[in-house]
This record gives sequence, structure tokens and C-alpha cells, in this order.
Amino acid sequence: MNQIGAIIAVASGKGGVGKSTTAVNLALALQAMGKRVGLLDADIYGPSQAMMLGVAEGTKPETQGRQFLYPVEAYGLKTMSMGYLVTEKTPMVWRGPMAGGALTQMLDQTLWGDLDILIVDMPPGTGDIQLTLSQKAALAGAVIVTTPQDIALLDAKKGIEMFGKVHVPILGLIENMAIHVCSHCGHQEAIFGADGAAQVAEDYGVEVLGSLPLALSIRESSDAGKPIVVAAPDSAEGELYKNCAKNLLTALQAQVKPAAPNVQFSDE
Ligand SMILES: Nc1ncnc2c1ncn2[C@@H]1O[C@H](COP(=O)(O)OP(=O)(O)OP(=O)(O)O)[C@@H](O)[C@H]1O
Repeated sequence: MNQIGAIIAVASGKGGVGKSTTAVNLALALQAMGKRVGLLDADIYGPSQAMMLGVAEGTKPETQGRQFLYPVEAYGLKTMSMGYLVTEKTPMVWRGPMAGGALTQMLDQTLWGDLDILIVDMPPGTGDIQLTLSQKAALAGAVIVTTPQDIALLDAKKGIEMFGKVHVPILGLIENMAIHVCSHCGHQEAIFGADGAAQVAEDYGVEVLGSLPLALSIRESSDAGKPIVVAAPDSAEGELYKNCAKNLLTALQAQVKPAAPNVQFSDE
């Protein structure tokens, strides 16, 4: 029923590094390049895509029979999120297997139709839920979002290793919040440190697809329900996301191999 060219996970080892912001802007940038794109918000514990895409609170997906869901369209993207299926006040207190099951159901029972790319905004972390989804979703590859901060980089490495274990190629790293540019004086500051992502990329033989600044415009546009790639596609930040998307497509075509063979996986 669904013809999906490539399913790509956007993941981060650590929470709060801007994974969801990156996933939505990447999806919109790929669409701006003429691709048919879907976005699965698999961040079940904190689904934020509906808010970032300006989908009205309380929007429920149309259903077909008892089993299938139609995606909710936003800015031309076909989206599905746990946020559409539960109310904001319902805490997600599922155990791992249940959460993993719910996610694969959302993936399989959504009538995506024909897509070139489905971006999966993964839950943060590298536990059972992430492993199950990586194994069941037939991922074409994964993008790891990290900040340059040591703790985030450490978790990014765990993410690379997790995908390596399940033989999902790493398409590249995206470094988020790399530089802060003062809106008053233009002074640039590497608040979370510098060059960390490049070092991790080199260690693991993967690419850095791009680097995004810590920018007020990125945060404000997401909060306003219109991500920067649609709100200001020609802005410096919009261009950076488009460049990441271009590099992602190149990496996808080249099918970059999983983590370099000289990397030892901790429990193998
Ligand atoms: N480059 C950026 N510049 C400014 N703000 C950003 C940037 N990237 C993300 N943010 C902001 O940082 C916060 C966290 O971002 P986001 O929700 O995308 O992170 P996440 O990694 O998906 O978080 P979680 O782990 O909770 O799912 C949001 O308020 C978002 O608007």
C-alpha cells in the first residue's frame, strides 16, 4: 500500500539538543527540493512536531476502518504523531515494549501513500525503544544530531554505535547550536565548544552534513508553528538547512557504510 523510497531516522543520544527542530526543518528542506516527504514523530514521550508545524491542538487523523490512519498534512508534509492520538495532558508512562509496539504500529498503519523519504524523529536516547524501531523500520540510514558539548558528543557516539549494531548506515552528523551570534554586536561565540562533531565524525568515518547556529529565529519560528525553512527559506539559517538536506541526499545516494570497522562495540 505504502511506497516509501527511504526511511531515515533523525536521532540523538542526548535529549534537548534540537533533534525535533532539525528533523522538521530537514523534512521541509527535502520537500523544497521537490521530494515527497513524510514525517513520523516517534518522540512518543515528548511529541512536539504538531506544535512546530502549527497543527491545531486537538487535530485527529482521519481513519480508514479500524486499522488505518491517514496522515495529517502540514506545509505539504504528511505527518503522523503520537501527539495526534493522545491529549497533551496524558503522560506517556508506557513500558519499553508497549512504546516500541505503538511506534511500529504508527509506522505500518499510517496510509503514507507514495513518498520519496520518510523522516522519523526518534525518541532521544539509545535504549530498547530506539533499537526496536531501528530494527523494524527497515531504515535506509540515520542522521545523528548533536551539540558540540562533550556530554552530547558522548551520547552521539552511543547513537552511532547503536545504529552500527543493527547495521543501519550513518548518513551523517548534524551539529546544532554550534555558534551563537550576538544579535546586538555580531560577536560569535562557541557556547557549547568547538570542533567536537568534526572529531567524532573523523573517529567514526562519517560525514558532518552541516552545522546550525544557536539562533533566535530558529527557536521563534518553531514556537510560532512555522519552521524557519518555510518562514524564511532564503535566510542564512534556511539556506543552512537546505544545504544539510542536499548533503543528506548525496549521502543517501552513496549509501555511506555503517560506523568504521575499527570501532569496537562495547558488548560485542
Ligand atoms: N539551532 C537552534 N537555535 C535556537 N534554538 C534551537 C535550535 N535548535 C533547537 N532549538 C530550541 O531548543 C529547544 C529544544 O529543541 P528540540 O525540541 O528540537 O530538541 P530535542 O532534541 O528534539 O528535544 P527532546 O529530547 O526533548 O525531544 C526548543 O525550544 C527549540 O526551539
